[in-house]
Amino acid sequence: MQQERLTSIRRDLHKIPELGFEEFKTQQYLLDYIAALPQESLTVETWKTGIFVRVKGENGDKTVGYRADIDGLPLKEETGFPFSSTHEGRMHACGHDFHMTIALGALTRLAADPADDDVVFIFQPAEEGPGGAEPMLESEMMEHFRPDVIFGLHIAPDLPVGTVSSKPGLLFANTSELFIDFTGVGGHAAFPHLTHDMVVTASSFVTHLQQIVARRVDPLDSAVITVGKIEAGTVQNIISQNARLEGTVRSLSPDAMDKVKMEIEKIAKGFEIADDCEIAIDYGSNYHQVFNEETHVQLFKRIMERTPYNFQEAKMAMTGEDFGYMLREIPGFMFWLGVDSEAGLHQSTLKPDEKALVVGVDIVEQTLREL
Ligand SMILES: CC(=O)N[C@@H](CCC[C@H](N)C(=O)O)C(=O)O
Repeated sequence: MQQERLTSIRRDLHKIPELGFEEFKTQQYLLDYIAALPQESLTVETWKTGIFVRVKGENGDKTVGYRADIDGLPLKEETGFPFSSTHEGRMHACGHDFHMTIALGALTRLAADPADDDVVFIFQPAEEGPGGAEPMLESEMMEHFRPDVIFGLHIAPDLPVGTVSSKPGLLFANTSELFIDFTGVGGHAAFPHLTHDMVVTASSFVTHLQQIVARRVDPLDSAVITVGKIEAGTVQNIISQNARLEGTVRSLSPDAMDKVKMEIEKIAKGFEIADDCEIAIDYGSNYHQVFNEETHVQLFKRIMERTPYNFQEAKMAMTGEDFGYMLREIPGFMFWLGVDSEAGLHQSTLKPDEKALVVGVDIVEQTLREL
């Protein structure tokens, strides 16, 4: 499929980013596109805002799966692209517009010329949260489309176009969302001694969180705690009785994740006593680590050797991916696809190079045919 056509699909999708389980326009776009393909070998079903597509193989005895995530992020785009997001405060800043376009490109080729094996494309909602992979996997619909082997990709801004990267074993971290609500006593800005100021408590709490990784987690293990959002107060001269922190915890081992959570709770107990307040902790969605199966990564490397593209050994990353749930049940792997962008993932100026679209389609098609 030609660069021009892929670019145009990517730009269409880039304009309409939607949050997890609200991907209605995106789903409709994908369905319309799929409906225009030759239908002889296709079976298409929806699941919530996601889609399953089977391409019947010529004579295969197994099903090979490819998963593309389809949601965007709550971020205001600042790329200056003429095809920027038309949805205020929403952006495809994690490359899911690329992931979907590459899936459509590979699907187009396979619909015209099916592989030996059956191939299933899974367009999965809500990767950024609250997590679509796990419920999709458990759905009744999955029973009709369940692949025997599965893979997925993620764009990599720090790799050049034409390079992919993966590794056997642990690729991405365990993750847990983190929501902390503080309730104290508000009041007049001039009489702080009569209040329990939750702006001060929450700010100090953020600083204490940093000590968990620095001083409580084994330095040979690894963890990250990031607070991405702080909310408190109503106006400049009222001491706030509420505050809320929103963040995420990442770890390379389940033990480190348990340790971090236990330490967060200990700190919260201390603050409740010291600052006379109530603290409620909610861990939101938790994602299972992405663990690549050795045999299939080796096979993928050999497939890559027969392409004009480069394979690089990857390092582990603290990114999270609910694709980890699929890999827990179905053998397979995930890889990074180079898109050469100065700005990184989750940045408002992310500009992946569209030349990577054809590369992605070539690699996904070939891997689907040969896995
Ligand atoms: C690839 C990627 O960027 N994934 C997200 C997954 C987010 C999981 C969840 N909402 C959390 O923040 O823990 C990531 O931020 O790594």
